[in-house]
Amino acid sequence: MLHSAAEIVVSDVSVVLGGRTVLADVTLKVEAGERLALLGPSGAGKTTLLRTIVGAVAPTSGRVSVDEADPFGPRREITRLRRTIGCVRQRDDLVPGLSARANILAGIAHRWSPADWVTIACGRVPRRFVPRLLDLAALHDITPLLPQRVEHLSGGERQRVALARALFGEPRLILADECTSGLDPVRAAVALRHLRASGSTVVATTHDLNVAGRCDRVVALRDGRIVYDGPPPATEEVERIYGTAGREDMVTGRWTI
Ligand SMILES: Nc1ncnc2c1ncn2[C@@H]1O[C@H](COP(=O)(O)OP(=O)(O)OP(=O)(O)O)[C@@H](O)[C@H]1O
Repeated sequence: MLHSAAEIVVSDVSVVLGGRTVLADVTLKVEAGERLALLGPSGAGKTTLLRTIVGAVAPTSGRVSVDEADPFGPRREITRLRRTIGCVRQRDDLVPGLSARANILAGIAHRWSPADWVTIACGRVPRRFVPRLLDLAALHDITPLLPQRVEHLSGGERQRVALARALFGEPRLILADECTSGLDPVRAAVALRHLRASGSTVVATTHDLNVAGRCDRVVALRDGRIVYDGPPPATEEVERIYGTAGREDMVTGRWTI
């Protein structure tokens, strides 16, 4: 059974960083369960928008809410909110020195009991987490990697571990920053399929038109402003979004719409 999903409302959000407007009057509503791709040239503000939604970058003006909770509200609200969000960052933030298994389990560290801490510190997996861990490991083809320290894994392997960690707690919202960029095409397709099947709301930044084409909706940013919001766009529209100078950002391939 699919779990519940979060709704995101971004109202008139502007973000100024280092004296530069990185997001300008962004207004966006993402429905519960929607799979949204964020497209746009490098530097357009895609990562900043994700960071604003998760509460890591405060809007200079405007407001963000996730399930009506304010990511910059009272600490208790922030803590509750962050536990409902699974993140895959552009440069993964796996903890070196720990195994892939411990990193994945760390995705739900707030659910660990004192006994779980001891079990995990001893390199074992609390029994109630075993079925989900094995399922996800099989889906993302990382079963043999589970005991290995993450610093010994390749970029693509780390990315699959990071994806499994984000999905482990069945989050209501998944924020994925170029989560398929280091994956081979087959594994990228598998990752996307599982993101789609998760039942979570998904907001995924990408330069890959195949990824965008598999989402319900595409929002494109350019210079911090929304320049497209609709179904996966036709090629001419993509050219307009990127402009001729931005074409090299795109991973062109089979255009699936
Ligand atoms: N902390 C910061 N201070 C100053 N400028 C910043 C900061 N963080 C981001 N920026 C700038 O904001 C702009 C948008 O960055 P962002 O990472 O959101 O772009 P992006 O669309 O995700 O790009 P890419 O596709 O290359 O990942 C960039 O020009 C970047 O240099």
